[in-house]
Formats: sequence, C-alpha cells, structure tokens
Amino acid sequence: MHQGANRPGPQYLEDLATGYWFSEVLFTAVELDIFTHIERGGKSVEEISEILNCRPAGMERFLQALCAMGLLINYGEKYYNTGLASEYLVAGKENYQGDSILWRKYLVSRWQDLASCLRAGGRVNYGASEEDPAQRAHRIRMYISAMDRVARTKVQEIMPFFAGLSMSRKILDVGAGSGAIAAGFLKRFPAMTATLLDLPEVLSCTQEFMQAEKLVERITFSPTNILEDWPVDTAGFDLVILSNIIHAYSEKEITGILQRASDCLKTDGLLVIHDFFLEHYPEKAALFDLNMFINTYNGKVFSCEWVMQELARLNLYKTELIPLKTDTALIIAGKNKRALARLHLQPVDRLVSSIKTLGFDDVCPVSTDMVHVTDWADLKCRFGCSGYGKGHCPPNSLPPQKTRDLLKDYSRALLLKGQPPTRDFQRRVLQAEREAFKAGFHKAFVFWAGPCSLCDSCATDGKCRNTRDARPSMEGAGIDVFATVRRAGFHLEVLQDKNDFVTYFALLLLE
Ligand SMILES: C[S@@+](CC[C@H](N)C(=O)[O-])C[C@H]1O[C@@H](n2cnc3c(N)ncnc32)[C@H](O)[C@@H]1O
Repeated sequence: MHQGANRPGPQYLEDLATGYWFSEVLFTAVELDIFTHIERGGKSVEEISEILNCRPAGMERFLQALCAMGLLINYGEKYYNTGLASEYLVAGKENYQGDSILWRKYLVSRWQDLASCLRAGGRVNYGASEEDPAQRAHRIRMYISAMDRVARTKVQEIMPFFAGLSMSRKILDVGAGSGAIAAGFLKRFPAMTATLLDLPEVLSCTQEFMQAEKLVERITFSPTNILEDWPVDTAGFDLVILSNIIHAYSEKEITGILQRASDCLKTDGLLVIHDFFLEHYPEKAALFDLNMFINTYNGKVFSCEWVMQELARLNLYKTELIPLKTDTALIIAGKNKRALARLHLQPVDRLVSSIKTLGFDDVCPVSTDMVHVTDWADLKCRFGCSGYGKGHCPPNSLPPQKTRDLLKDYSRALLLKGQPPTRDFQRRVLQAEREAFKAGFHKAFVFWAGPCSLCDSCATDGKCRNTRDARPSMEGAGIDVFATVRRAGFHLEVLQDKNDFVTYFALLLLE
C-alpha cells in the first residue's frame, strides 16, 4: 500500500478506500485460526469448512482471497500455507503474530472516532469509568501479549548490533511490557541480570511471560510509575532500555524519562531507544502518531532530530538513527564515546539513515545482481527522445556493455527514491554520493535519473563545464529502471499522462 502514492489517482484512492478489506480478511482468518488448521496438512474447501463450521460456498471465496493476498496457495483441490503464513500465523510458533493482529482489530472502533478526536483536539473514548477488574485484567493481558509478539521479532533485529560485546552486568528495562526486549539480552548474555519497571498490574503478566522463558531467577520485577522517581541505583546499569516508550508521552514527560535513564547509566553504559521516528518509514510513523492521538492522553511519534537534541542536552554521545528493516529504528547513547564504538553497527545501515535525512522518500540497500542492464534502453534514447546527443545523454553516456562491466566491480548499492524537480533530485543524489565517500566507501559512484539538469544550460561548444558534478542517468547507461526497482520491491508504473506524478530513482554503487 505504501508505494501507492505513485499510482494514477483514482486507483490509488480506491486502494486507500478499500484498505480495510485487507485488514478484515486478515482479522477473520486469524480469529478462525485457519492457518493453524491448514499447517497440519493441506485442506480442501470442504475439509476446512467442516473444521470451522462454515458453509463451503463462502469458504471457497474466502480462501481465494487469502490466496490473492499471498497467505495461502492452491494446489489441485487443496490449500496450503505460504511461507509467510506458516512462519507468522500459526499459533504456538515462535514468531506467531496473531495476538498483535487481533490487538489492531480491537482498536478499529477507536479509529472510527477520528473525526470526533479532531474536533475535540484529542482522545474522546476513555472507556467505562468503572471497568470491571476481570475485564481490565483481560484487556491488559491482550495488550501485553500483542506487545510481546512484536517485541520478540524486533529483538531479533536489535541483537546483531550488540554482537561480540562482552556484557556481563545489569539491565534496566523501563516500561518493560512482557519483558521480551530484556529477555533477548538475557539469553544472549548469560551473566547479565535485569530489573524490569512497569505498572503493578502489568508486572504480574510480565512475570508469567518471563517464567515461560525460564528467566525469572535473573530478573527483579519493580512496580513503578516511570513518570515518577525510579526505585533503582543511580549510575548502576550497563544497559538501559526504552523500547516503544517515548511515543507514549509528550515532550515534557519524555524529557524527564530521558533524564532518569541517563542518571541510571554507568559511565560506560548504553541507553537503547527503540521506537517509531518520523524520519524512518514516514508513512507508518505518521499513521502511528495518529494512533497515539486517538488512543492516548498525549502520546506522539517524535522526530529523531528532537530526541537527538534531548540526548545532547544530557551530554550523551549517540549513534545516528539506526533503521531496522521493519517500521521502527534505534538510537543508542552513552556517557562515553568508547562505549558506542564497541557496537557492531554496519556502515551501510548508518549510511542509509544519514542519506535518508537528505530528503529521499526511501533508501533501499540492494545487491548489484539486482541491477538489470539491457540493450533496448539505448534504442529508446536513440529513437524517440529529443535529448539524444545532448549533455551527458547517450551516446555521451556509458554504453550498456560498459555498465555491465562496471557493475562487476561492485557488490552492493543503494536505490534512492525521490521526486522532481529534477535539478533538486540530482543535487541530493550528489550529496548522497559524497556522504557515502566520506563514510569510507571510496568507490561510491551514482547514476541518477533524467537528463543532466545541474546547470541552466550546457556550454555551446558541447564541452561540459561541470564534469566534477555531472553523472550518467540509470536509463542512459542501459539500466532497465522498471525491472531493477521492481526487483527491489518498489512499485513503479508507466505514466499514463504527462501530468502524472513522477518518481525518480538513483543507483548509488558502494564498495
Ligand atoms: C508499548 S508498551 C512497550 C513494552 C516493551 N517495552 C516493548 O517494547 O515491548 C509500553 C509499556 O510501558 C508501560 N508504561 C506506560 N506508562 C507507564 C508508566 N507511567 N509507568 C510504568 N509503566 C508504564 C506500559 O504498561 C507498557 O508495558
């Protein structure tokens, strides 16, 4: 869905308007636990209808929709789980996401209050003032189970940054939820112990989760309101975790939480902030911010820039924004630069986040094997384009064979996605190439989009006055841009009208 802004108007609007169809099919399939039944062996329409006590006529259409959504496949009479459904939608499996999906369903009715929230300037639905204790306990368990499912997959993405470190002492997990993030560290570093702070009614749930992980002996559960003083040692922790906490409150409260987190850090300790940030996955971050607007008193998604400023005010050193492959990102901070230097941060990850801040819509690492070079691209320039022979367009560009040879010298690249005006895009692309060079990728070289537009006009004698900055375009060098970006998972369609919204891509080769 998030690539859709490039599609012609009405279709994109139709897709937005029917986005809830996708959610409803997924919610229903998870509620019926269809994937768990099918995992035990392929099932026919009749078999699955009988198991779920449904009529075959509707079921066939439902299974067809699940196939279209990539969650089932149909082979002969039988339906089977796809790899995605098998890994994430089968109850009892390590990476099962059903609880977090059903929590999203639970929030659907709140989203229907959006207009009222906008009129009121904040949340309008506060639930029953006297919630039945059993109902409250059930709601908290649903929420913590949902958070647990997400955190378990996130911690798998987070741990590689700590690979090779010898961490042997104390963790403080602030607003720990199920404890899944701290648990990831406890499992990786067997000499560590943890203190988990959360509200008393949540901690009884947390205890059960940690019991199941056989980690309770290494954990102190500390009932605490994290907006007030924390009952823990100042400067006593090697690792302080704030995972999905800063989006829960406003600037004033977060400033206090960051101050207390900093106070708890040992001199060479690390503060890990894991959250949504406006600069990373912007579409999801903006929607998650609305989710906070509707569902909390004052929660919001912050910019990485604001958090960085707060950390600087506390005299902490910090990494760049470290994007995870999914919708959240990390900032890691410490009182001591050497502590940060121990982290295993991939240079490409750091580069991606710094290039994103230059104003690209997306920056995606790809292998150069994915770059598709063709001979027909040159034909399209030679016949059918008024730019042929001008500036750095063909034949003044790289012929396809030269591009193929060049690509053999590189194994990795970044696809940079942006928008017109062409000159602004090309300038940003050049800045990105410089960032890559400064980050140690000495062979960094970029192919941009469109005819070179850096200068107002080309020199009349045909000799470029700006060879320092001019670069070839992807298409002018024989690269099939459509095939290449689609292989990287982007959606790109041929424009139907000259006024349609154009998307530009550049290819930054790294080594
Ligand atoms: C979004 S969950 C994140 C849980 C966990 N850190 C994770 O990443 O999965 C937020 C957690 O913060 C806790 N929390 C929110 N406000 C709190 C407060 N004032 N005092 C203590 N805990 C709080 C909630 O109970 C919940 O467990």
